[in-house]
Amino acid sequence: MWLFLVALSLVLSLLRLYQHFQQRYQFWAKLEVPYPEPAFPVGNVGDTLKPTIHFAYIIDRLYRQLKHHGDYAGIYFFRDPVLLVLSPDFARTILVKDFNYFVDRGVYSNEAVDPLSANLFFMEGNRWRQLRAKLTPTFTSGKLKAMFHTIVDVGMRLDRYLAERCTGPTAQLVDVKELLARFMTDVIGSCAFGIECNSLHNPDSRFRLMGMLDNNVYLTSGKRMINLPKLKALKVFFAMMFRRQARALGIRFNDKDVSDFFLSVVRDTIRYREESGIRRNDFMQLLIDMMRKDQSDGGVNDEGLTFEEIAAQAFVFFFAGFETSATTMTCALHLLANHPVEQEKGRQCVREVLTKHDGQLTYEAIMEMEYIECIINETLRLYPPVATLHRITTQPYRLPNGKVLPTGVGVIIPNLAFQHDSTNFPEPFHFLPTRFAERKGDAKPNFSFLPFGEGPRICIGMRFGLLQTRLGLAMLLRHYRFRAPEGASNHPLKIDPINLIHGPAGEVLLEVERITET
Ligand code: HEM
Repeated sequence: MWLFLVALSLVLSLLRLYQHFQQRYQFWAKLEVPYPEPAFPVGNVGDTLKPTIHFAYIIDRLYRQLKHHGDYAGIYFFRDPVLLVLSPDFARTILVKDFNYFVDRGVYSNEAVDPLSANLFFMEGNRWRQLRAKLTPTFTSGKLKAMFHTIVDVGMRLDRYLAERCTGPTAQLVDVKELLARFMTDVIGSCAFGIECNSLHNPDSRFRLMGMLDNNVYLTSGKRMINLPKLKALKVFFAMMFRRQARALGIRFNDKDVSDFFLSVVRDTIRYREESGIRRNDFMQLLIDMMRKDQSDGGVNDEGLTFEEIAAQAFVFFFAGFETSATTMTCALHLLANHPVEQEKGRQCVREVLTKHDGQLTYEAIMEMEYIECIINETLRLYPPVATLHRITTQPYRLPNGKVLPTGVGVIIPNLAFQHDSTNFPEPFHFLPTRFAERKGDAKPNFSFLPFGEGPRICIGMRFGLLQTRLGLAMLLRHYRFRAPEGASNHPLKIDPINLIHGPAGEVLLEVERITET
C-alpha cells in the first residue's frame, strides 16, 4: 500500500513540476518575442547535458536558427527564459547604451561561505560600481609599463627553458598548451600575487601542486578552478538556476582548499612585504596600498580595500587572466604552425620593429608590432576564450516591441556566434590576420567582435592580457619556428566541451625548432 502511495505522490509531484514548467514556457509568447518550441524539462538547451559539445556551440546553433528574427529572440534555459541577442547593434544597446538596466552578470556566488567570490567578476550593483572605480587605476598604461619588466623576466625564463629543450639539429615535439599554461601561471603569479612561482622549471611549485585530488590525480590550482568536473558543473548549474535556495544551502563556487590556499598566500605576502619593507611593481602592491589607505582613514572614505577584498581581487586576476591568455597564445601558435606564411610575416614584423629599437624588447617596441596584434585579434575571433557574454535585467526593461522584461531575466550575447558569422566576417573559418589591419580605420567600434566584452563591464585586464600575449608571441617567434607534426589530427583544434573557458582539449603538440643562436 505504502509503495502505491509513494508512487502516486511521485507522479503527482512530476505532474506539478510539468505544469510549473509549462506555465514558465508561456513567458516569451506573452511578451510577443519569437522563440523556438521548448522541450520539458530542458527548454532549448538539452545539449548542455551532453559531454561532447561546448556551451558556446549550443548557443551558436540557436543563433543561426533564430538570426532571421532580427535583434533578439527568446530561449528557455531549462525552465528559465533567457533573451538571446541576435544583432551586434542590439548588443551595443545592452552593453553600452542601456547598460544601467543590465549591470549584473547573474552569476551565482556566496560571499558568506566563500570570501573569494567577493570579486569584481561576480560582484553586483553598487558594490560592483564602487569596486570597479577603485580597481580601474590599477590597469592604466603607466602601471602596466611599470610591470612590463616583470613580464619580460618571465619571458626570458620561457626562452631559456625552451632553448635547453631545442638544442639538437631536429625539431622537438612540445606540448605548447602545457608550456604556455606554466608561462602564464608564472606571469600572473608574479604580477597578481608577487610570487616567483617558477612553474616553468619547477612543476612542483606551490601554485602548480596545490590541488592534490583524490584518486592521486593532481591538477594545477589554475586548472582546479576552471576545469569543472561533471559533479561540480551540476552543482554550479543548480546554484545558477536556484540562487536563493543555493545560498541558503551554503553552496560555494570555489572549493574550500583552493580558497584557503589563496587566502594564506595573500596573507603571507602582505606580512612579508610589511616586515621586510620590500615594494614591487605589481598588482599586489597596488592592492596593498589601497588597504593601507583604508586603514589610515579608518575606512571613512570607503576608498580603500579590506584584506578579504584584496585576496578576492588577486584571486580573480589570476583566475580570469591565466587561462584566457594561455589559451589565446596556444591557439595563436597552433594557427601559425598550420599557416607558415603568416608565421613568417609575424617573425618579419618582430625583427623589423626590433631593428628599429636596437634589438631591445621594450614596451614601446611591443606596442609597435602591428602584425602581431592582427594575429592575436584573428586568434581571438576564431577562438574567443570567453565565448558567450552574460547579463541579467537589473530593473524592468522595455523591449523595442514595447513589451516589458521584468527584473532578473538572463541575457546572452553570443560573441563566438557573431565572430563566426560570414555576414560579419567573410570566410569566417579562414585564418586571415590582415582583415584586422583593414578594420583598423573603422571610426565606430564594431560590436560583432567582442572577445573582451564591451561597455562599463568590459574585461578590466584587457590591456594586460594583450600585453603579455603580445610579448610572449614576439619572444617565441623571434627565436623559434613552429610546425604542425606530420599527420597531426588536432587541426582544426578540438575544443574541450566541459571547460568554462573555450579552448583546446588535451595536448597541443607542435614541432619546435630554434632558429637563432642562444
Ligand atoms: C586574452 C585574455 C583575456 C580575455 C580574452 C578576457 C576576456 C574577458 C571577458 C569576455 C570578460 C567579460 C566582459 C563582459 O562581460 O563584457 C572579462 C571580464 C573580466 N576579466 Fe578578462 N580576459 C582576459 C584577460 C584578463 C586578465 C589578464 C585579467 C586580470 C589581470 C582579467 C580580469 C577580468 C576581470 C576582473 C573581469 C570582470 C570585470 C568586471 O566585471 O568588471 N582578464 N574578461
